[in-house]
Amino acid sequence: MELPPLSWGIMGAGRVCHDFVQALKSIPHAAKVKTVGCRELERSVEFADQHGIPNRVGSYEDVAKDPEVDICYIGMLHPFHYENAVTALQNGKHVLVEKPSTCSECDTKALVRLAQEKGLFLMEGMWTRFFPAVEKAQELVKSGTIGKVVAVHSDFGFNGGDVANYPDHIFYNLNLGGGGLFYVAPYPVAAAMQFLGPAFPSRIAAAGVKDKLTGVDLSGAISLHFEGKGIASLTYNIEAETPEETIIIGTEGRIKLLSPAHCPTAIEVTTKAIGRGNTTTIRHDFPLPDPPASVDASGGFNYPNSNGFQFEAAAIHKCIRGGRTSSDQYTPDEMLAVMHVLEECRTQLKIDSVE
Ligand SMILES: NC(=O)C1=CN([C@@H]2O[C@H](COP(=O)(O)OP(=O)(O)OC[C@H]3O[C@@H](n4cnc5c(N)ncnc54)[C@H](OP(=O)(O)O)[C@@H]3O)[C@@H](O)[C@H]2O)C=CC1
Ligand SMILES: O=C1OC[C@@H](O)[C@H](O)[C@H]1O
Repeated sequence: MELPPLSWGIMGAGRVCHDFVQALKSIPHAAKVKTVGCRELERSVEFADQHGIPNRVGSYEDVAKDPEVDICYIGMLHPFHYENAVTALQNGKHVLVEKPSTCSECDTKALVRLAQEKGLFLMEGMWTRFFPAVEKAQELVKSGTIGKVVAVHSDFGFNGGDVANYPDHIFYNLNLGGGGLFYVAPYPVAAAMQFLGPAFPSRIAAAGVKDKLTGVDLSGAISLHFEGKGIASLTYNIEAETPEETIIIGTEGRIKLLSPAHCPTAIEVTTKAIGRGNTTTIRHDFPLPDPPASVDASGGFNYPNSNGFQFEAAAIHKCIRGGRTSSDQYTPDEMLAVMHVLEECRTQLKIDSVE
């Protein structure tokens, strides 16, 4: 039986909101965008006209109050995620909040609690989990193809200077959530959690390089220990393009999520026979579907592989129409554990102060 599509309300008219709306155009059976609202009505109107969105409003709150909206996409900068996700939930809307879920463990906990009280769906936008390549990796790990997982290596880094004027861009603005920890590190941390969690790591150690002028963290290395399970070695930065791979290492082999590992379309599965170096590697490809012509006509995408947002949105449609308030592919417990790690790293790196 065909389940009716979800009506989305988009909070924000920035780059990721544009990409998300573009990706929804591939799944009209599961999603339609009803409303967009940002801080200035004029820009909401421009965004709505660009994407053919019927309702346009002049504030985030008015998106939450629109009776035609089922679910709000919280797509503005992360320091504003918490208050707007609360407004959406208080107005009876399901919520998909972009990464990082909030800027503190306490706020993420409060969000999870509120969604549970209200019986509403809540998820952080960890879209990586819904890529077919990652689903395949998860399935192979579950079926024991690489034995027992003992370690995860994951990194993500890009040269922020390619797109951002130093020091004026948001990347370098502490008050607006700048720095690599919140922009980039959620992905490697969530990768570790997927294959070694969901329990909180028993040890967390972070080292990083802070920018002297702005105080934001330019790079970081995070080591995690998961009691009785294994270790994760994670790196991130906003100054250089890294290989951006995630490697899940097991006693009988390993799986590599190929670059860009936060939104991958291919994996390599290496299995071993007896003896060191005696391995076989097979590659599996999961190309992204082509977007409809209307997507090119309305500006394409800003970020790599953004058409993959459709996988996340299609999964949310199934969850909500199936009466669920969370997804097994990225649970509230994992969202909390990721924020726990980010907050501990933030403390260790002393990110609140400009030295
Ligand atoms: N999942 C993914 O692949 C991606 C996720 N993200 C996440 O999405 C969020 C937005 O990123 P992105 O779209 O790239 O950002 P942009 O710089 O393109 O847009 C900024 C967004 O933040 C809003 N905003 C609210 N208050 C302020 C303020 N005081 N100053 C500036 N902007 C403000 C803007 O709102 P308005 O429109 O109302 O002006 C706009 O929606 C971040 O939390 C980021 O981590 C980003 C990129 C990709
Ligand atoms: O989540 C993200 O944040 C930073 C972006 O540059 C990246 O492409 C995106 O997916």
